[in-house]
Amino acid sequence: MDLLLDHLRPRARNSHKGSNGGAGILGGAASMVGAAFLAGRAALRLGSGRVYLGLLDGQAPAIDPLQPELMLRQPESLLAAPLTALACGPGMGSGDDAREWLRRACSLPLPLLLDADALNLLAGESGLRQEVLARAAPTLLSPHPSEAARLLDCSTACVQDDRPRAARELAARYGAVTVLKGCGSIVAAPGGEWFVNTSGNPGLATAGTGDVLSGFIVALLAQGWPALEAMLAAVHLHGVAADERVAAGSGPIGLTAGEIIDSARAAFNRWVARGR
Ligand SMILES: NC(=O)C1=CN([C@@H]2O[C@H](COP(=O)(O)OP(=O)(O)OC[C@H]3O[C@@H](n4cnc5c(N)ncnc54)[C@H](O)[C@@H]3O)[C@@H](O)[C@H]2O)[C@@H](O)CC1
Ligand SMILES: Nc1ncnc2c1ncn2[C@@H]1O[C@H](COP(=O)(O)OP(=O)(O)O)[C@@H](O)[C@H]1O
Repeated sequence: MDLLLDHLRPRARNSHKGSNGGAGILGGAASMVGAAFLAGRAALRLGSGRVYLGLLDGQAPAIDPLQPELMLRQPESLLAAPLTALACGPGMGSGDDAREWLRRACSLPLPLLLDADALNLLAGESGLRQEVLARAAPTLLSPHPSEAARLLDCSTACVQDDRPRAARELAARYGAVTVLKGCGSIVAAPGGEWFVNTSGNPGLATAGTGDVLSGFIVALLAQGWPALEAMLAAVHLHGVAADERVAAGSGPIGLTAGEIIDSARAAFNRWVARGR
């Protein structure tokens, strides 16, 4: 937690939405628009001043009726929005269009989180890896063990056999702050430092919780947090939020991804109020 203290700053009294960053989420291909919605709702509730979704599904709705604050766009206009950080992958699919948008996203001079299908596309193309390595702005990766296995070209069992080794290898190979998700998430930096997260519970083993984590990470990046600190804070907060929901009786069985978003908002505001 000491690493995070400097960044837990209260809102300035004269703050406006433009002071609090613009988070972009690129994803939401057909039948997986919900993944992008979850990430967007999470980014908004963790304080990003504006949140834009670029949805690949041409039939996607024009609005999230439960969160009309989100700005839903075509991918092209997402990439032209005033973003201060971008997350790619939640529900993105692996078609040619997804690959092309990912390449365009990698070329932007913004902190960039790659999750879910963006990781699968990255695993399948060595050219993209070179583009990621050449980025000047920070890159972050958030694989679960199967996505990590695809990136490392090994089996999921091999990743799970030595999780710190796998996380550190990914961070070094891609020059990216990496979280290897799962029970006891490992956060690793390209320089070799690594951390084990102690919060969270099996209630999180349900669809969409990774999308929510992506939203938390990109929200902190958009507000100017450095990559490693944003990753550590978001991963810890995600687990704390789930622990608090379970303590309140909403799980672990049947906890849903969307439910942890408001708990995370409350916990984050508490951290800021306490200065930690
Ligand atoms: N509401 C939605 O639209 C949702 C869409 N989603 C999207 O669905 C697409 C496919 O993602 P998936 O992650 O389901 O598919 P994957 O095939 O990448 O991974 C699922 C498999 O990974 C393995 N795995 C995951 N976590 C593990 C752990 N901790 N330990 C061991 N093995 C583990 C399991 O075998 C699991 O069945 C992505 O684009 C994703 O964003 C999901 O995020 C779920 C919600
Ligand atoms: N048993 C567990 N204990 C703690 N955290 C867990 C557990 N199972 C899953 N999680 C967390 O839940 C999230 C699941 O993410 P992911 O596998 O990407 O799901 P999805 O793709 O459905 O959104 C990760 O943050 C992971 O660390």
